[in-house]
Amino acid sequence: MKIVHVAAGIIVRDQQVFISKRNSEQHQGNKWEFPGGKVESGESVLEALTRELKEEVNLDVLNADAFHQLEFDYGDKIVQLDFYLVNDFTGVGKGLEGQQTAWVNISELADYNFPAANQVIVEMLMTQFA
Ligand SMILES: Nc1nc2c([nH]c(=O)n2[C@@H]2O[C@H](COP(=O)(O)OP(=O)(O)OP(=O)(O)O)[C@@H](O)[C@H]2O)c(=O)[nH]1
Ligand SMILES: [Mg+2]
Repeated sequence: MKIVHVAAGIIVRDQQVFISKRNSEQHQGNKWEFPGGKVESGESVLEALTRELKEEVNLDVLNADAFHQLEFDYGDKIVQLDFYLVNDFTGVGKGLEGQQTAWVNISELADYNFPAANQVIVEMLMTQFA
């Protein structure tokens, strides 16, 4: 099975993170996610991240640092997720594709239903930002 390379942004401000909800028809539908999407050919991960965050949630990335990379096999799909910590951005986050979005306290992240691949990230964030 081909591996899909994905860039995802952990958008942080103070003790909060901006998340969005995947649409029901998408892979891992109705789950919360860190906004992002597929890295296209010829694009760097950071370029993909910047493009996706503008397209999906109207944010302009000014600075982002690599946070964690992982591969996950969902059975129907294998993803290589490149998570970046977005620590500087401009704009007001909103769901440009009709998706629900929210600023949530990092301490409450465990209350949100994320795809299985994200569990390790949620744990890392809750530890690091505690
Ligand atoms: N964006 C994002 N995708 C995630 C996360 N966790 C996770 O397993 N994924 C998976 O990674 C893949 C990302 O694809 P995507 O649907 O966001 O891709 P995209 O924005 O380019 O959308 P498109 O396929 O509609 O063009 C999906 O299979 C999704 O289930 C996450 O935190 N953020
Ligand atoms: Mg996406």
